Amino acid sequence: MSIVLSNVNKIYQSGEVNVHALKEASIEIPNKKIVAILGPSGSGKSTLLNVIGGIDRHDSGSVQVDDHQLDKMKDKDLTEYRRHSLGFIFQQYNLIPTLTVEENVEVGRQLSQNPLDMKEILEKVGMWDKKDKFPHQLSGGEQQRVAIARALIKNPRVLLCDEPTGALDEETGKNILKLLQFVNETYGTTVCIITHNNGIGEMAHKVIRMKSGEITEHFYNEAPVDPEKVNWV
Ligand SMILES: Nc1ncnc2c1ncn2[C@@H]1O[C@H](COP(=O)(O)OP(=O)(O)OP(=O)(O)O)[C@@H](O)[C@H]1O
Repeated sequence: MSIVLSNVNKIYQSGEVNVHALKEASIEIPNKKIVAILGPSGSGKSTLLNVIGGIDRHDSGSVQVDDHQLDKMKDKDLTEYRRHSLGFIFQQYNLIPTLTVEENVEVGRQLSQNPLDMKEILEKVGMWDKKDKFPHQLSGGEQQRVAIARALIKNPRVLLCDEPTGALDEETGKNILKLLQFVNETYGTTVCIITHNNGIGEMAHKVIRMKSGEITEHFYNEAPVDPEKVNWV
């Protein structure tokens, strides 16, 4: 699934002040690639992800997803798009504390018309042995693996990841990046990672840099490195 933004603007009204969170943003998220969106705090990364993810509506410009234009979609169609085409991963894993690993992933499975197999997914993320544990019995890295499994079991075309390693130490964070790379290679899922960590750009196929709501740079990486070799910052 390729996503193309053309001259996208998003303005938040915050009291008397208008915050221009996206300014004429034009960019392509290529199909089946890993894309890193980098930029300082407040540069508009989450806004970009929310617009792509159909969570927030932009004010002008167009967002084309394959043959569909998001700005022309009705709310119901946008919900379908979010539910069936996308998987979301956040810094805070957002697992349900009273459900086991398997039950948390089942929540994702229930949302999909075309889910993948529970055992296959839990094995792929290395959590099959812990399927009956509760979130509080797991490390941060393990909880993020469960969150990835929950997103992945829906068989999404795109994984949208907002600071997926933000709460993890370097070693655990790199293992999560490896898992995201494995998902991209195994399922052909487009993976979009937004992060403050510039090093993560080194493993991506494409890097997008943002500043003050603008896309200031974008380029393809000729030789993406193994996540283990990323310069962690
Ligand atoms: N719902 C909102 N209402 C008002 N202003 C908002 C809202 N969401 C974001 N903003 C503002 O829009 C700008 C871009 O925010 P955004 O969260 O997209 O940046 P970011 O690059 O993701 O930052 P961070 O890395 O800190 O998460 C900021 O100035 C922010 O304060």
